[in-house]
This record gives sequence, C-alpha cells and structure tokens, in this order.
Amino acid sequence: MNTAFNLDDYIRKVPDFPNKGVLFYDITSILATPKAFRYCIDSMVDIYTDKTIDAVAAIEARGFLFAAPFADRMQIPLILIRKKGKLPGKTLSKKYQLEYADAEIEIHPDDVPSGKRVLLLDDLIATGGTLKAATELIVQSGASVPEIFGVVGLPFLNYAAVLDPVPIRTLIQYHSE
Ligand SMILES: O=P(O)(O)OC[C@H]1O[C@H](OP(=O)(O)OP(=O)(O)O)[C@H](O)[C@@H]1O
Ligand SMILES: Nc1ncnc2[nH]cnc12
Repeated sequence: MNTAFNLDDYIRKVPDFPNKGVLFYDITSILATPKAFRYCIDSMVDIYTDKTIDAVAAIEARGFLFAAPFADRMQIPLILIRKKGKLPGKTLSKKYQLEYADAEIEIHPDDVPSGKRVLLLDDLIATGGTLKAATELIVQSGASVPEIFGVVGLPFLNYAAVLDPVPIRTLIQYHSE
C-alpha cells in the first residue's frame, strides 16, 4: 500500500449540497480516479485481512461501491441494506433520520449468517443514524456487528456516541463543515 497517498486530494467538497449549510464530501472523485479507488480497497483489505469478519453488509447506494470489490477480495458474503421498497421477498425495515432528511432501510434477514460477525460498511459516516439503524437490522437478523467501517468520517457530528459501543474505523476524517 502507498502510505504517502493523500486521499483528501480525491474527495470533492461541495458547499450547500443538497441543502444550504451542508458541506457535501463527494466520493465520486475517488471512483473516477483508479489509483484512489484502489488505495481505498487495498487499505480496507489490509485492515481486515487478519480480523475475523464472516460477512460484510453495506448501505445503498454509495456504500455498495466500496463493499462489492472488498467482499470479492476478502471472499466473504456481501449483504445489501437498501432503501425501502427495493428488496423483494421477506424483509426487516427500520426508520431513521439523516443529516438532511428522513429515511427507511431494509435487509433480507435470510441473507444474514446467523451468529456470525458482520462488518458494517459505508462510504461516509455523518450523524451515524444510517449505520445505527443498519446495526439494529443486522442484530435483529441474528448476527453481530463487531466493527463499523466508513471511507470518510465526520466525527464532529458525534457519530461515535450514536454508534457506541461498536468500534468505528475510517480512512479519513474531517473535523468541521
Ligand atoms: O451518518 P448519516 O447521517 O446517517 O449519513 C450517512 C449516510 O448518508 C449518505 O447516504 P444517502 O442516504 O445520502 O444515500 P446515497 O448513498 O444513496 O447517496 C451516506 O452514503 C451514508 O449512507
Ligand atoms: N456531509 C455529507 N457529505 C456526503 N455525504 C453525506 N451523507 C450525509 N452527510 C453527508
């Protein structure tokens, strides 16, 4: 892995999106730069290779983009947590609040390996509301969440308190808006 790599160079900062007062940390510029995307996936694989992770669960939509290559490299199952109304068949659902909207997510409980350790992964952690709801869905489905991973973290929005006691790891953190 390239330790001198500066991921911040590949995260576009967009003021007042999607609402006034929100500074949007846009990861599309990571995806559009192969070496930045490779850096993220390599870093995630380095972090989790020696840890006991039985599966990875990711949040629609941007979380999927990082989780799919990670699951393939780790050769572990990938569980999709989707916005309401997208998953067919039997689902569990949870309502939650975003930094700028209300939302509801769903999971296929039958895809969650019972009694196993599921890493929860997303592109960005802001208030932690999405990942809190996702943690509850995984636990309700019969597995545990030993750790949460985000490519980007905004810790000043206090996600650590919301997600406590689950440990959180991010590749890069920003400390203000
Ligand atoms: O920590 P929180 O305050 O819950 O916010 C973080 C969530 O918000 C964004 O997703 P968004 O719902 O905008 O959806 P998208 O990935 O489909 O763009 C981001 O990808 C996280 O999932
Ligand atoms: N500030 C932010 N930037 C990018 N994605 C987000 N999701 C929630 N808050 C966000």
